[in-house]
Amino acid sequence: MSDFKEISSSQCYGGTVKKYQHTSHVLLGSVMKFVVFTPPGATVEKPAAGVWFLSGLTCNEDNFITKAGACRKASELGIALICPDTSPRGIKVEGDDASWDFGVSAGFYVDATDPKWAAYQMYSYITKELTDLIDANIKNVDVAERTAVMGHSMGGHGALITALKNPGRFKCAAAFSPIVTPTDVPWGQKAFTGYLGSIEAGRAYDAAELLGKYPAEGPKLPLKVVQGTADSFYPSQLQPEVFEAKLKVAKNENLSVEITMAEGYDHSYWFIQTYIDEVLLWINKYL
Ligand SMILES: N[C@@H](CCC(=O)N[C@@H](CSC=O)C(=O)NCC(=O)O)C(=O)O
Repeated sequence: MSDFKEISSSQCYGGTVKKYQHTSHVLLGSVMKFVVFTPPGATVEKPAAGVWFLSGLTCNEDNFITKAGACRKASELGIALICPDTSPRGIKVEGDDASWDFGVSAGFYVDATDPKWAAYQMYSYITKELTDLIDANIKNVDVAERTAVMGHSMGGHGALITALKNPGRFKCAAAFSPIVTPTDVPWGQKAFTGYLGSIEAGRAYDAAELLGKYPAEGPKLPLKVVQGTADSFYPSQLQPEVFEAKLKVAKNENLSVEITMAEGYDHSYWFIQTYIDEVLLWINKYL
């Protein structure tokens, strides 16, 4: 029996920000929290489009909703924002807090195959378990038809791979400073070696690699990337130019990417706060 429950609710721009908690089966008993902003006017008969935001390293379900200033534009556009956590919680794996870029709050949106990290099934958690939970319990939010995915950094990687691995599932995907070539950069190499046993195994979760695997027969998937030029992780971990080059090589007319280089912006939520309206307006065109 599900222990899904609402644990807080606050009004915001005429809508509501609610936090929920449940025990996850796929994350082996982790006690997970997530936040949903529902815009005014969303009903069971007329649910709001559900837009996911996958957060980055060191984050939980709160970072985006409290720091990005997204609710005002989401309220105007009638968009629901779904903010999951970034790793299993409430369970202990030895060494899971040894570093900030692996383990707790660094689940990397993969399904771990190393038995030690068996609870780290964040790809299945987001794409199946949490989607089904929201579909069944939060009926004024649409996660089946009018849905899109966005994210930041590790979560930008999560957003891109989730959309590229599930053609037709999302109307579009947007990413702030995403890790687009994880098999070629230190954050991804560390995560894939730990969770999957090798960097090679990570190719199945590498957005730049997945561009070449997207079906030629469609459906169309518009992508947007926004990258700050003063980001301390650019270009050592974040390589939008490589992503753009790989898209050209893929020659798939169903894929397109719009890359915005944000002059002088860093990796922080100040950057996200500055560009969130532009990104939500872009997403809304496809919903
Ligand atoms: N170790 C530092 C930096 C951590 C950091 O910048 N985290 C980003 C995501 S990085 C890629 O996934 C972030 O979103 N942090 C949360 C925030 O609210 O800014 C540190 O611990 O600060």
